Amino acid sequence: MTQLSEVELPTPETQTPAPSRTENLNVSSFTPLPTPRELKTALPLTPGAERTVLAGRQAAQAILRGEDSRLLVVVGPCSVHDSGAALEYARRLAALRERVAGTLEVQMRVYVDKPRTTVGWRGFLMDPDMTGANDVGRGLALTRQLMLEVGELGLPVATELLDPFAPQYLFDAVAWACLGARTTESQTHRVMASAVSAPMGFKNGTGGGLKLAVDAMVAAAHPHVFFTVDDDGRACIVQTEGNPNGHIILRGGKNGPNYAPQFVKEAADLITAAGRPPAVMVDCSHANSGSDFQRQGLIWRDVVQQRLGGQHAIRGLMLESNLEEGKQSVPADPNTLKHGVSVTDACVGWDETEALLLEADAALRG
Ligand SMILES: O=C[C@H](O)[C@H](O)COP(=O)(O)O
Ligand SMILES: C=C(OP(=O)(O)O)C(=O)O
Repeated sequence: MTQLSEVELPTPETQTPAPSRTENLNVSSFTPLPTPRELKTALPLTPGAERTVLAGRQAAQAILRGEDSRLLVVVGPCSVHDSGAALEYARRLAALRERVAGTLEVQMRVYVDKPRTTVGWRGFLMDPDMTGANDVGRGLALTRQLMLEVGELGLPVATELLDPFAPQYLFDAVAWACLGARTTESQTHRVMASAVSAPMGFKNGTGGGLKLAVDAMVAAAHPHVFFTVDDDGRACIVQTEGNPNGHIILRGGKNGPNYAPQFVKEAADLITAAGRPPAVMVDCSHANSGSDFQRQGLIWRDVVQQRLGGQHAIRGLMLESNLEEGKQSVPADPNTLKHGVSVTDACVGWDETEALLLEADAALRG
């Protein structure tokens, strides 16, 4: 595996915009990035990571289409902020994945690009040093390296699609992706999703709106054109063919949780009416747990029971989990961060994660 220290990428030169009376009035600087090709040449997709991506996508697709009766489990930190801790977590999860592979297809949340309700740390991709320096070039390289290393462990990478050009740098290493609650209704994101090679989840909106997630899935399944950059960083128009492997994620909303049987049925009916296979994942965190990590286990167990009770539209579960439970604030000095504790939403710890996956495996086997 190439180490980041060996990677030679062009040093960006920050430019101040030329004076103008009509443009860049609110812009202080432009900093060029390496092109997607430069990053992928420095950190190529390794054969092991490629095998993991292909197998992970194939397994997720088969589950979503109902051809594989296992559950797709997307589990891991709310956000990555330390690639060492993320890899430690990935090694544990890769071993656990093997133990539960008869009933669960386990993929790891490698979430590096965080949507914020207002403002806050934007994630490892945008600000890898957590200093406000926003060294996005370094964030891209460190993220790509982490995704390759997770893939090398045989553990498929799952992530959120947020900043429009990030996929060109990273998504060859991604097995599953999603649009989050704050972007599912965005046309920009829906048309980007139509280009993604991996299966994609679409979350209901923060207000709880389910129809907008079904609309997003339908929109993303169609061909579109949109502005982007190619591998050489040239502005271009891409013509897409549509992503047929979409599903819905129930994450709760402003009126409370939506993992109960009537909401799952409502989602399955809406998807069927839209002419798509009724594939639903339940997110045990966010508005389903009321952001209380201690409730995630209750929701996990409830959803496993619904599936055992015959609700076959349930194809997956999402769990926010880290090495240690709870959360911490982003400190002024990143050296004082506690190891393995979330800096965004509170997560269940490793012991509970392992117990929940083993318990679901035993129940689904039974
Ligand atoms: O998943 C993480 C958060 O819920 C999401 O990024 C929003 O976070 P915020 O409300 O703290 O900004
Ligand atoms: C931001 C996330 O979730 P949501 O979009 O549901 O808030 C997430 O899963 O990290």
